[in-house]
Amino acid sequence: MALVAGVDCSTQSTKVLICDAETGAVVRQGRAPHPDATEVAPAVWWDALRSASDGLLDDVQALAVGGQQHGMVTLDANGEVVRPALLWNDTRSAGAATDLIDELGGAQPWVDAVGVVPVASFTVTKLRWLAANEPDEARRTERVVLPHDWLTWKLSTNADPTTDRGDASGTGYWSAATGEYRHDLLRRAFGRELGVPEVKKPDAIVGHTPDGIALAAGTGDNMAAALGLGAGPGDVVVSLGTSGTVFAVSESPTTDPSGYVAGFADATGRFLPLVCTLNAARVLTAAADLLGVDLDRLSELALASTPGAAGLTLLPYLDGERTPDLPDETGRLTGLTRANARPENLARAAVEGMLLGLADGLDAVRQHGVPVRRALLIGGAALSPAVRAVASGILGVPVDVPAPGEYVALGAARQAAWALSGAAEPPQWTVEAERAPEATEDYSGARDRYAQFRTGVQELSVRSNKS
Ligand SMILES: Nc1ncnc2c1ncn2[C@@H]1O[C@H](COP(=O)(O)OP(=O)(O)O)[C@@H](O)[C@H]1O
Ligand SMILES: O=C(CO)[C@@H](O)[C@H](O)COP(=O)(O)O
Repeated sequence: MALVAGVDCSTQSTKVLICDAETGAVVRQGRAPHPDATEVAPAVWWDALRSASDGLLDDVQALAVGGQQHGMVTLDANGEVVRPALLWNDTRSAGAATDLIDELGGAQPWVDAVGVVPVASFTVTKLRWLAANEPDEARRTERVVLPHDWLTWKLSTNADPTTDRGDASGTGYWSAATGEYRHDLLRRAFGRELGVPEVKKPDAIVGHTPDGIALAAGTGDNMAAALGLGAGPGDVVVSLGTSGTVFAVSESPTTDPSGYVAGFADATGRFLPLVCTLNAARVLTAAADLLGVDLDRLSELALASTPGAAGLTLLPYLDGERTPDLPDETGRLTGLTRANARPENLARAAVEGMLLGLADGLDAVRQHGVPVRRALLIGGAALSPAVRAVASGILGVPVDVPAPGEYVALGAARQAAWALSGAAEPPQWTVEAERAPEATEDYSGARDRYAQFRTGVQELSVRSNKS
């Protein structure tokens, strides 16, 4: 049996799966935590990868890394890391995003050029922030790469880092539609040219470890999840990790000048329209902390409430928000009365608030021509019984919950198996899924209240930006 390894270097942890290359069956796995921070020294990921894969890589023939998207890893002339990586959920470059949009004459030129409208998450805005705020570090920077690029390089004997279409499409200086870097936009952001990794083909072997393990190109974590799930036409993935994401594999690139849907590339040569919120699973941990309970009890409490949380609505922007673009916002709770001020309603409002933002995301993806037959619910918070119970009602589509698993790492392993096989398509791996309860309850009132509350907050933000 040939073995392949898939790595997921996500926000909160590194996960490693060792799989049978033919069937995808998981034969062993490991995990190691990351610190809770929005800037992280890449060496921390390297240590986590070594710890999570300790003793697991014997007889492994190929490996790929799926990584959190957009993180800015800066390298000097010797390939040493210049400063800790700024992660996708670091909002300090929000002002740089606004400046870059204004300088190009609005959002449309950006989506035309690279398929995305800059927000603080994207690498291009982090480069502008670095150039403006840390001149010494900026001067030393010769190359910029992404988390999965850096780890793949560090694993290899290669002289230079490489990347893939999926992750490159989240930089803001590579176009999914044309398959080319926009060096002009990178120069605009940073003030001068920087080295960028070569974009390898989806099934490429890009190098080898010193032990001779073949390395596939790797990709961004959402692209890897799509590959791990084998997402096909009609499937929309809803991932509830640190971020909340809604995405689908598409045959054509997406351009959304509202910036709601990002026009990314996938890991197979296709495209991956994607909506991402900054606040998902951690909304539930924050609510559990507030109520002094664990996540299981939070779920029980939420299930003891009713659709609409008896009138309580949570806008869950606890870490600021990216979609909608409200980087300086905070969480806001409305509708609190003496009658509904109960732990179960607060728990329910947290679960619903997290999903209501993603229901908007699902509508946005649908409006861009993506057919929606079912949602596939993955990520840590998909383990919550309350989330599973209300998801279909809030999202308004049938929801399938794949067997609990690490689908980013599985997708990376599938890419490694594909590269190893030399075949035209990835190997056929089957994913078991269970249908979540069909919606019998009406969430239209909750959706309307949420939309009203969100619109009010967006209007307030526009007014305060003007004054
Ligand atoms: N049973 C559960 N209910 C709700 N949330 C959960 C549960 N189990 C894990 N989580 C949450 O899932 C998150 C981790 O999910 P994961 O998809 O691994 O995140 P990431 O990929 O961003 O690192 C954590 O915030 C954790 O609290
Ligand atoms: O920024 C995005 C997508 O555009 C995030 O989805 C990151 O890729 C981090 O993912 P998780 O750690 O939440 O899986």
